[in-house]
Amino acid sequence: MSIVVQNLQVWFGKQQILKEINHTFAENRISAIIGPSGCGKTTFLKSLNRTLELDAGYRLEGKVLVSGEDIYQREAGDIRRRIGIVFQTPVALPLSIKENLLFGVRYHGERNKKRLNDITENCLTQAGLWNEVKDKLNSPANKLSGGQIQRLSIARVLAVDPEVLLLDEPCSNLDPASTRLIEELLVELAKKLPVVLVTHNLFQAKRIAHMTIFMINGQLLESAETTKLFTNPDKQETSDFIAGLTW
Ligand SMILES: Nc1ncnc2c1ncn2[C@@H]1O[C@H](COP(=O)(O)OP(=O)(O)OP(=O)(O)O)[C@@H](O)[C@H]1O
Repeated sequence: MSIVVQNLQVWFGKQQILKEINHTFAENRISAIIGPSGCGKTTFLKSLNRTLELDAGYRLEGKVLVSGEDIYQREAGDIRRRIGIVFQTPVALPLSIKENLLFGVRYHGERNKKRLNDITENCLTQAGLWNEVKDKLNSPANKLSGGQIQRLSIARVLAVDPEVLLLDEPCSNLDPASTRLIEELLVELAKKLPVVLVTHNLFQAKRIAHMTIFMINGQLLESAETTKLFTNPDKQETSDFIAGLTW
C-alpha cells in the first residue's frame, strides 16, 4: 500500500497553501513531514484523507492515489476510515474507555458483541494500553492521562482497520515517557501500514522516521532517507532549517 501524490495544489480563498506537490509515501515506512510554522504541513496531511474538506473555503487540484484509486473520486467517509488521522490534542469523548475505542466501529455499523470485545482487546493491546486499562474499561476515558488518551485516540483509529495512519504532531502535548511509548507504537505499526507524521520535533523525526520531507512556503522542497536529509541535504534551505539557522 503506497500513497501517490500528483501535482497537489490547495488554496484557501485566494491564498495558495500547497504548490504542485509530488511525492510517493512508500509501504511499511514512517515518513516525517517537517518545515517552518505555517508552511502547509497540516494542510498537506489533511489533504491525504479528505479531512481538509471539513474546513470551509478550500479548493484542491491534483490527485492523491491510494491503491491506484484517486481518493477524491471515492466516498469521503470511506476514505477517512481507510486513511485514519490522529490530531495533536489528545481527545477523549465524554464516554467510557471502551466506548471511546468503539466509537468509529459502531459508527460504521458493527453490532456483534464478541467482535466488539475482540476489537477492544486487540486495538488497546496494539496501542500498548490494554494492561493499563483492562480492569476499568467502563470508566470515563477523560480520567486517563494525556499520554494514555493519545494512545486511546490511536487505538480508536486502528479499531476501524485503516490502511494508512496519519498523525499531526501527536506528541506535542506529551511528556518524554509518553512520547517514547507513542514512538515505539508507531515503529511497530509501520511494519503493517504506512505512517505519515507531521512533527516539529526534529529529534523525533531522526529517531523514528525512515523518510523525511522538508516543506517550505507550501512546496515540498526536499525528501530523502532521514539520515541523508539530516546529514547531507541537497538544498541550502533544508540545511539552514535543520541547523536552526532560520525560522
Ligand atoms: N481552514 C483554513 N482557512 C484558511 N486558511 C487556512 C486554514 N487552514 C490553514 N490555513 C492557512 O494555511 C497555511 C498553512 O497552515 P498549516 O496549518 O497547514 O501549516 P503548518 O505548517 O502545519 O503550521 P504549524 O507548523 O504552525 O502547525 C497558513 O497560512 C494557515 O493560516
